[in-house]
Amino acid sequence: AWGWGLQGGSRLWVLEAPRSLCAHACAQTGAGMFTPVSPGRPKDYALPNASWSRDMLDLYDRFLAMTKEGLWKRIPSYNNVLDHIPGKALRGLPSRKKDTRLFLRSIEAEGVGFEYVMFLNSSEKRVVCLFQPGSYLEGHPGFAHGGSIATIIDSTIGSCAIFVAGRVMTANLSINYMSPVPLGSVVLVDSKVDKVEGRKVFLSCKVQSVDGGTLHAEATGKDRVQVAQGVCKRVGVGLC
Ligand SMILES: CCCCCCCCCCCCCC(=O)SCCNC(=O)CCNC(=O)[C@H](O)C(C)(C)COP(=O)(O)OP(=O)(O)OC[C@H]1O[C@@H](n2cnc3c(N)ncnc32)[C@H](O)[C@@H]1OP(=O)(O)O
Repeated sequence: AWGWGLQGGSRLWVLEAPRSLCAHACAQTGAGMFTPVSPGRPKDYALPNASWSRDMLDLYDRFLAMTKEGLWKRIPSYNNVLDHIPGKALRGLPSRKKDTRLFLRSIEAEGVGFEYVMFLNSSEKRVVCLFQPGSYLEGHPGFAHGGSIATIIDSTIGSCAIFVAGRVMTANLSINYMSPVPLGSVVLVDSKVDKVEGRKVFLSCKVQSVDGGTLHAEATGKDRVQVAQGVCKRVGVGLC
């Protein structure tokens, strides 16, 4: 079920999953689950892989269908923050070190760490993250560690703040945990910017089960826009 194919001119693409799952993804997205392996192109981890559950694939298809209407955009996800920032905006940022990785993408094996994909709705100042916690994120037996939930919340609201206000740092994150998240389940991490006051960005976030029946956590965040040379530096980020 595994194979290599040549697509799009000389680009060599790697089929990332059993053909059946890939057929599913190809049918839905056209882009399918191919990860471009041409040299220098980072791997986009925010694409379906063999570890994604039925719920995760169905939710992904639902949001991907909404991107066709133009309001939502899928945010690609690389294993280093700097790969999200187009060349011209990298000026003034620390140069990339070879051995660093984005914390959420620090486990290369599929399905055991943070399996997630984020979608941005600019007009609603909202980022929704589909998250499937893997077995290496365990806290209490069978449930995701509270720190992994804090991480996915922090990254979702951080991404939301970045798209709305530019480069930010999290100044304050307050989380109420209402119901533990079972490992392997799928939750929706739904964040939005509530207000911006000067360099302060105020956000809120809910972590809910796919059917909306369970509220797992609620959070508020305050991010701080980093000011570069006296001007908020907007960091353009690739979207697709
Ligand atoms: C988008 C696609 C890309 C995707 C990339 C992959 C995803 C990755 C996403 C990344 C996500 C990863 C995210 C991460 O992991 S970020 C990493 C975790 N965060 C940090 O390490 C931040 C550390 N703190 C700082 O750097 C500074 O303290 C900051 C920059 C936050 C503020 O220092 P600054 O010198 O700038 O400001 P100030 O001290 O003059 O204060 C100014 C105002 O702010 C108010 N204030 C300050 N602190 C707090 C507080 N704690 N609660 C409430 N209020 C606070 C303060 O009262 C004052 O208010 P006012 O008097 O003006 O009214």
